[in-house]
Amino acid sequence: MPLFTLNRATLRQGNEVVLQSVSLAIQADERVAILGPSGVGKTTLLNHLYQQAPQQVALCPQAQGLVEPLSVYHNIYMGELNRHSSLYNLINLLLPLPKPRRAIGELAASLGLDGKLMTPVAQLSGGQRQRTALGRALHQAKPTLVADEPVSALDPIQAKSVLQRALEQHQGAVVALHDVALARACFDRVLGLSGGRLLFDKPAETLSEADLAQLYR
Ligand SMILES: Nc1ncnc2c1ncn2[C@@H]1O[C@H](COP(=O)(O)OP(=O)(O)OP(=O)(O)O)[C@@H](O)[C@H]1O
Repeated sequence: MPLFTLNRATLRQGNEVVLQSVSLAIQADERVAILGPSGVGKTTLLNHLYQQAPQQVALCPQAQGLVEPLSVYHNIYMGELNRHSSLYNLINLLLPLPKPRRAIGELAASLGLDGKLMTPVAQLSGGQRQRTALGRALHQAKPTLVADEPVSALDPIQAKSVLQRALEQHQGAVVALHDVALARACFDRVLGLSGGRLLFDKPAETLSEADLAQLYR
């Protein structure tokens, strides 16, 4: 059974129809990229997918929702808040315990955030903030990642390695991207959104220049 299913669905933001007649099925082990021009509805679709299986999905939203005065460590730790008692969380947020500190330190290092673990998010660059938000999602240790432009502020080399790091940890993923090369390199399947519709849904290896011209015209 697919993890996510839409059957001629209409997706709205308030009263505005954003996407119409969207039909698709995504299996739990698929890596799916969503491409399309700004404002077309990628976030709207991702949020709809997340709502279908919130228990299985680690969501990395475009509006990162990081807590500015708190450190990288504390923001990533928030990914495991619901696995512990309030008391444990409080103690650990005040005085990081060795076990989570080690685990989060390793995760942060794998995302290239070495040396920033105890830096407040307010003092990070855009790319470091994105990696912190992705770290918080990875720290949830869920089977599926749903991420909204998670590496758009990184340079191309770093974007690819951080995205691959995130994909390796998950059984499946659905990720909105603006970088077509990343979609081709890291994903099995690509959904193209254009003009309020799902324009194409095809294997990444078959994505053609004609598809892209139609998508971004
Ligand atoms: N909270 C909201 N209230 C009303 N309309 C919204 C809201 N969020 C988004 N929209 C509208 O819904 C449409 C789709 O937005 P969405 O954020 O899904 O696009 P997107 O493809 O993710 O864009 P981008 O690539 O710029 O992030 C846009 O026209 C946008 O103006």
